[in-house]
Amino acid sequence: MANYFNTLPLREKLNQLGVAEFMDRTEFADGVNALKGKKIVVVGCGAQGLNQGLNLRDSGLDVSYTLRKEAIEQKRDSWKNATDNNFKVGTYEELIPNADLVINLTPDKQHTSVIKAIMPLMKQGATLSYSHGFNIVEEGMEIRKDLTVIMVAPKCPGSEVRAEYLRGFGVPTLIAVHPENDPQGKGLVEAKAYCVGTGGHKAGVLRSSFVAEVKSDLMGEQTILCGLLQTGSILSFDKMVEKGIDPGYASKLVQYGVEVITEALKQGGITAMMDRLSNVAKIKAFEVADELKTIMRPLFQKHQDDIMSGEFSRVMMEDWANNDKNLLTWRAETGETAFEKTPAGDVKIGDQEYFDNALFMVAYIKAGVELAFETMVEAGIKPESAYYESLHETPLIANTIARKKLFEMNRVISDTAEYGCYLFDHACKPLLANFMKTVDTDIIGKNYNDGKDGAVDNKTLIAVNDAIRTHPVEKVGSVLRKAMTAMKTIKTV
Ligand SMILES: NC(=O)C1=CN([C@@H]2O[C@H](COP(=O)(O)OP(=O)(O)OC[C@H]3O[C@@H](n4cnc5c(N)ncnc54)[C@H](OP(=O)(O)O)[C@@H]3O)[C@@H](O)[C@H]2O)C=CC1
Ligand SMILES: CC(=O)[C@](C)(O)C(=O)O
Ligand SMILES: [Mg+2]
Ligand SMILES: [Mg+2]
Repeated sequence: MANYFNTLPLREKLNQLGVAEFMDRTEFADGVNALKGKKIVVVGCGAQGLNQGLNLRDSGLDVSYTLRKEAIEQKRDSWKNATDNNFKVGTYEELIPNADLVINLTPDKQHTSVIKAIMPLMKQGATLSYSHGFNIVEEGMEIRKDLTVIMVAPKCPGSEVRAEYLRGFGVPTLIAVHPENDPQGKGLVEAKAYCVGTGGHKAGVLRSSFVAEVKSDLMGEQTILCGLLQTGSILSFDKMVEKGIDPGYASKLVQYGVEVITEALKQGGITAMMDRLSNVAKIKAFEVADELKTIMRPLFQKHQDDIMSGEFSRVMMEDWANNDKNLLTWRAETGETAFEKTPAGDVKIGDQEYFDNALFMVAYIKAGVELAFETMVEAGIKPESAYYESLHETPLIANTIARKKLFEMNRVISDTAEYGCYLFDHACKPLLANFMKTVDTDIIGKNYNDGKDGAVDNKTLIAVNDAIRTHPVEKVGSVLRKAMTAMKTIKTV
């Protein structure tokens, strides 16, 4: 098998990379009907598998799980996830032959072996679905020509796919039909019904492509969503402790601050997040973010370049072949960081304090969201896709950090995302080393407004506000958020 993207002529590369059409809510008027009464069999019951299956069943669909034999025999967590939630569970041989829709939600590294095992069992004309394009695009997996191949990719960790559904909302989702596998022309209808079943149509859906999804998803997760949130959390905590701030306070400010700060981002974009700062703090955060963007831009571009060329996938698949040696080593190292090992202190931190005392966090989040968006768009990814992947998903990842720090984030996201997160973190920390020497507690740990009279230069403030509001991510974001009429405010600490 060869990287599918790299086999395409440039014209077709750009064509498939550029598919990202926002779908009007009326396009989902038929709800789940196209899949009503159909046998839906999910392969794997992990972060996406369990949570998507719960949503699909609650939406009135017939869902069961097929697990590898050892998972059933050993009653592994996946078996417990499915049976504790009263789903029917069976082996591939028992369930795949009667399935109308097989949803592959196993880890990317297992896709080739899983597809080779289940494809011969799939009935003529059935449909195979993925939630990430890696196997098709990066590995070039070829699927039996009578089968329809679709993708329904939530731009969100599995846990939040369920949490937003239970709030009566959903998560932005990319749907796609593989151009090499749509023999009956039913792919889009089934992908739409599946998307409605997960609740994604309430948050916003892009008709995308396997190429556009994978090249944007890998970039978002490696940089702003997981990589920079990891690097920023660790650097913020270490700086506060180095400067004598109580470790318990520092731990709580970072663990919960990222959720409180990015909740403003989710509701009103970077503008709303920055507006939570005083004028004098906003100008400082703007300046810090600008400096961070200058330092980190080459790293963001390298990640996008390596994703586009297939170099990232090649390097990660070497680790797969080496039994995940690097992934497991880096996971253990992260668990040993002081931030991870210091419990959040039993100290009261008010909502506004998370902004006033963590201006540096606001700054790196602004820098990361804008950089990820800018880098994706300049690489040919459409603004709508880049928005969902950079800005909207950041608070959803932050929710996992608020629950149980980087451990929870790296547990819930895919192994693919986790691997890319560590690659970024290892490169970003040394890149920011000199900058961090200039950082003091005025921008992380203490109230930046202390001792200041709040006066600012009018022209400077006007220019800063204008620059924030006119960034392209704000323009596309204000349009896409208007479609999120069912978005709920989450209760942060
Ligand atoms: N995690 C996330 O939030 C997101 C993930 N995705 C995509 O969703 C897909 C699933 O990812 P995710 O939910 O994170 O995966 P998880 O690692 O959470 O779950 C994987 C599931 O597959 C099973 N599994 C593992 N190895 C094998 C194997 N060799 N054969 C059969 N089953 C196996 C596991 O059960 P057991 O080991 O017990 O057999 C488990 O049930 C991936 O393509 C990912 O890129 C997309 C968006 C977000
Ligand atoms: C949660 C999600 O969208 C990620 C980060 O892309 C993933 O877990 O692969
Ligand atoms: Mg993703
Ligand atoms: Mg991903």
